[in-house]
Amino acid sequence: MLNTVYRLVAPRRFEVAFNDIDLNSDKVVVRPTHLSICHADQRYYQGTRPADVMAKKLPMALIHEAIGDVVYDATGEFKPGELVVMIPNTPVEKDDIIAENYLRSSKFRASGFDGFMQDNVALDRDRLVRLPQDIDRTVAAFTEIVSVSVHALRRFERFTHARRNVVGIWGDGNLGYITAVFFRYMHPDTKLIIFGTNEDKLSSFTFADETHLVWEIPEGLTIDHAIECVGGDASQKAIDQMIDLIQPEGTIALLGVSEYAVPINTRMVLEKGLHLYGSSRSGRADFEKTVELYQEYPEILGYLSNIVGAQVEVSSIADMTKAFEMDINKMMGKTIMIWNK
Ligand SMILES: NC(=O)C1=CN([C@@H]2O[C@H](COP(=O)(O)OP(=O)(O)OC[C@H]3O[C@@H](n4cnc5c(N)ncnc54)[C@H](OP(=O)(O)O)[C@@H]3O)[C@@H](O)[C@H]2O)C=CC1
Ligand SMILES: O=C(CO)[C@H](O)[C@H](O)COP(=O)(O)O
Ligand SMILES: [Zn+2]
Repeated sequence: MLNTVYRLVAPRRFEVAFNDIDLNSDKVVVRPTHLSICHADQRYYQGTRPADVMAKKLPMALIHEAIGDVVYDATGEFKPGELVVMIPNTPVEKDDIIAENYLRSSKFRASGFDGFMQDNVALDRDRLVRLPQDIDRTVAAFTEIVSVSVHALRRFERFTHARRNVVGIWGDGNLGYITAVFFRYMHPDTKLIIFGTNEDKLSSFTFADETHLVWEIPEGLTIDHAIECVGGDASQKAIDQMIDLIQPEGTIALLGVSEYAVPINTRMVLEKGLHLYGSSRSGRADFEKTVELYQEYPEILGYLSNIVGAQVEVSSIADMTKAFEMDINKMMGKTIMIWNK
């Protein structure tokens, strides 16, 4: 089956390419319907990654957050028309200790190989998780970033000590918001404080106990554990502040991606006996848990709908460019491409 792929070939330039999908293989063919743009896509689209990385990765189809309808499964396990979320992480080995998203051998769509900007996507069957057929597709489109938060919170359960009276989340953007929503449901009794840089954005965290601008922290405020959802050049300031406000023996989860190494106040990490852990991407178990939580707490979908941003109908390369440009200029929210391909 001839398939069309829309690859980024240079910053801000998409081009059409073709590949062949073998219908006799064990793969399931999915037609994407709703795609959502991540910061990582923007770093490639705008060419803000180092030149050697760009040269190594491009040309490549972007987007690792997407849902779609099954169009073909030779085995009949998936029926045509079933709604699924596609898992971008693609492991090639199993390990008893190391999760699939941390195996150095795993490939990740729109980072190591083609993402979901295609007319059809052929995936291994374990890379699909069924979604409720009637789910709001504009929300379900960004299930992947939601599963990243769920993954991080599962690690939080593993790595934090039992005193979880006060937890701080740094970052008033999309990842901070999603992580905070799920944290609220998973830890209803913990005091949840959001630290950000914009009052308008902070006002959307209605379910948090407190929100603070990072330059207006009340005297004496402390936290037991911290989660960083900032990334980029601001990471250093955020991590510094976390180290200042955290109680000894607390944990700091690092989720924000930075292009360059971030200096960290290791003297205070040592003196306070802190635990810093990274949390990146997600695997099948996290997607399954996310869909389970959507069903257990349907109100979560309502909270997530607050960050649905621009919805762009896409049927041409010009529309793709329009969606990415609109995404750059947004204040907050996920830009959704409605994939009319
Ligand atoms: N670990 C993983 O697997 C994943 C990581 N990410 C990464 O997470 C990061 C955040 O993503 P996303 O939420 O989409 O991005 P956003 O830009 O929406 O969010 C970051 C937010 O942090 C705010 N901010 C800036 N400085 C500080 C500070 N010192 N303290 C607290 N908040 C601050 C920003 O404000 P302002 O805009 O005003 O600067 C912005 O609102 C990115 O680096 C992204 O690549 C994303 C998905 C998955
Ligand atoms: O967004 C992400 C997961 O949802 C990660 O930040 C992304 O996978 C990082 O990829 P890259 O190394 O290509 O920047
Ligand atoms: Zn992402």
